Amino acid sequence: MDSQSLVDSIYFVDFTHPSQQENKFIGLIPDQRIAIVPEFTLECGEVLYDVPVAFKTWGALNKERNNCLLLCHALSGSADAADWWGPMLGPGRAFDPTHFFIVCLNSLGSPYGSASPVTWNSETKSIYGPEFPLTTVRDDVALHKLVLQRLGVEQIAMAVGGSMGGMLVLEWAFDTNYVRSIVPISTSLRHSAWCISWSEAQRQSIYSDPKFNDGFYDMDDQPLSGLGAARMSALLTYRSKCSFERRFARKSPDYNRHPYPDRVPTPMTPGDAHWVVHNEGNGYRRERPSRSRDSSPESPASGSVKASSTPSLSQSTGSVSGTQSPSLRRPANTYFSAQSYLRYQAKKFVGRFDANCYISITKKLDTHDVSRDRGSEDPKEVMKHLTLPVLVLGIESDGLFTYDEQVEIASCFPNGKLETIISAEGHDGFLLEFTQVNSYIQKFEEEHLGDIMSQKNASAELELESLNAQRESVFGEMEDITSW
Ligand SMILES: CC(=O)SCCNC(=O)CCNC(=O)[C@H](O)C(C)(C)COP(=O)(O)OP(=O)(O)OC[C@H]1O[C@@H](n2cnc3c(N)ncnc32)[C@H](O)[C@@H]1OP(=O)(O)O
Ligand SMILES: N[C@@H](CCO)C(=O)O
Repeated sequence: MDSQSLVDSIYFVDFTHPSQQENKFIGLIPDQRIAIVPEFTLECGEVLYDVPVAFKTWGALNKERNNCLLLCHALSGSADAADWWGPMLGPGRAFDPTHFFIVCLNSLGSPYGSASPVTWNSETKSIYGPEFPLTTVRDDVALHKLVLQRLGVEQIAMAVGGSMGGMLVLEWAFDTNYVRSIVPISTSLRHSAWCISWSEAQRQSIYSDPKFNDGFYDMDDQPLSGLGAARMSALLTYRSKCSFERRFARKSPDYNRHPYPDRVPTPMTPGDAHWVVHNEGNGYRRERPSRSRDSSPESPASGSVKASSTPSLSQSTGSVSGTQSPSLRRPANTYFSAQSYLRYQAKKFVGRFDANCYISITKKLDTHDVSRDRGSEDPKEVMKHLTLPVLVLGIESDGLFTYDEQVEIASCFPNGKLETIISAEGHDGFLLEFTQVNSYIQKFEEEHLGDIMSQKNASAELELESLNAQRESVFGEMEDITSW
């Protein structure tokens, strides 16, 4: 099928489409549409059929069909940009639907609607699971372009995205006739050894969960411990030491909201008590295994300590007390606010993400390299003809996609400019420092997209009213950090 016929054959459905029949995450993203691309060949050579691509739009195309503002999401994001960049979306803001036709498309491998391990494979009559093929950032861009063309977009005025979204934005820049300007944020020209290593460590957490079963896990009994551990270490790379110190230091958590272990056996012996402290936080332990040396008339004969509703644990310090050993009466605290935060974040994440999808997307990130198969390993060489206006935003406290990498990105584009987001939060600063990101992008629009900014589509204001309505975020909101 030629390219135009393929574009013409794309049709639109909603979340009830058969591709989503086993996807329990699809309901998390409200009001999105799904484009079905009849056929798509991935870089790895695999041909996918009836490929779902989830997307959302705000505003309308102008008559020149050149006012598309493309938003590209990060690793665990979705097409619902209002959920993660909401404060920048609306009239008078950087992503203004009265000027732009704003589109956000979900990446392959994500659980939020586009083809992924949790979507249906009509050939095998089951979800893809671990048999979902490797997809790349370039696959996302090529597939998303088909959908944009089907939507009538003749030119992307500006493509904006952070982290993985920034990788898509950089790849879009190579489509010189289709893309007018880009804003890559906290991203890289190629996934660094550092980032690849973090991805590897996170995947190993998932692989080592016994429930993972090489990816053929029961969707109703998933490898949550492994996925949760992966998110914990990822989250640490998204923030900074300074942010954690300022927020948590050595504080204890609020026990009413985050009680010390929810399944605590009543310690019977010093050994039991030590075991409790040792295993606290271990997602697998339910009962104490049998240990013959602890079997005595005073301790449980089988060695198995059952959960109790009245644990002998200090609710104010999270430490064990009230056992036979005097040395355990005033032990040091072993339960900190920073831990409860990580555990809470892990729990929240496993409720909204899938382990195979996590592996799929992190492998996609690992493939990212703008120089791959472009005739030179030097990005400056392969990018020297990309003369479009480029605004790069970087965060000095970002330990994952470092500020130096942002300097390098800007230097590779003949018309690249670098601005700094001031934030102590680290990498996630691009999702948290709305005011700064908003104002840099607005300035860039005024400088480079004056023709579009001078047009106004008044009807888009009506559509936007719903955006201002109260809504619950899937991903959570940055909250008042002083309350912890
Ligand atoms: C798309 C992109 O390009 S990125 C995509 C956008 N990202 C996504 O879409 C998903 C990624 N999202 C995120 O990474 C995050 O949601 C961010 C960065 C946007 C914000 O992070 P959040 O987790 O919402 O904020 P924060 O770190 O402040 O955590 C707040 C939560 O931790 C809880 N918490 C805070 N301290 C503690 C503690 N000591 N113990 C337990 N829980 C705690 C709060 O109660 C709050 O809970 P809630 O989410 O149920 O309200
Ligand atoms: N916190 C973001 C950052 C990834 O770059 C996410 O989870 O998508």
